Amino acid sequence: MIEVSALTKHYRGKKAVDEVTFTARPGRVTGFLGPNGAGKSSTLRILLGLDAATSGRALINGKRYRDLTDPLRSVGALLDGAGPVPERRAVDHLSWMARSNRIPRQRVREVLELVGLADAAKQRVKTYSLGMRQRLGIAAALLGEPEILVLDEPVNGLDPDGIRWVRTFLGDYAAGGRTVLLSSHLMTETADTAHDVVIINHGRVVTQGSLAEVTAGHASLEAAFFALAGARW
Ligand SMILES: Nc1ncnc2c1ncn2[C@@H]1O[C@H](COP(=O)(O)OP(=O)(O)OP(=O)(O)O)[C@@H](O)[C@H]1O
Repeated sequence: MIEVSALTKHYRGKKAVDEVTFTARPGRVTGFLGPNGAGKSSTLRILLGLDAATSGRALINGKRYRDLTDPLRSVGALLDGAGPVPERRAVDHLSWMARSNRIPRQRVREVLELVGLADAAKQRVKTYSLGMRQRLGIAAALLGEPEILVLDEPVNGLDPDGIRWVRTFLGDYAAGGRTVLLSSHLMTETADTAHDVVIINHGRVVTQGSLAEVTAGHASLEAAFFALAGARW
């Protein structure tokens, strides 16, 4: 379970995140949605201990990230922009991560199979397509068999096959009773994936609830966003 309460982040006096409160529950994919600059990455960076909040809290199973005993075993993350050294072979990248987190080496083979990269494990990352890199990022997030997955824009730049793969994978992951928090600026793709949605704009939550609740009375999730936020994408 992820609990964010009254989370606020200022950058040089400007509010990037403004009193954001939401919960992402086990067994559900929660879509964290908003246009570029809405405050999604700032929220996720605080949740994952990469940045400090100005005020408020972001907790993983009731604890701050830095207080988790074995973080990779509690929460797996894929952050926009973070990636392995291009010269490295995928299997070496994952083995290094596993070793530094005391995760058995056999788990590397398992996650490569889970994401469909077993046959490309020995290729250098620089030869990977964007879709393969996203799969590798998800493999890294899965290393510790975490109960919670946090993914920042995992379908960015993916082709329809790649998007479908991520959607099915995350749905299955949550169906096993795990918590998935997925940030995106892509409404339509997320509407096909998420059970619950939290929409932010200019750092503030504009609406949240189950997909059915948020879209009630609107033609689509995108229409709901425009009606509620009154903003262009
Ligand atoms: N390190 C920083 N220093 C100053 N301002 C920042 C910093 N990081 C983010 N911001 C600002 O905070 C606001 C929210 O940015 P953030 O990256 O959290 O949004 P986002 O919803 O993730 O957008 P995107 O989809 O473009 O990544 C933006 O106005 C951004 O310019």
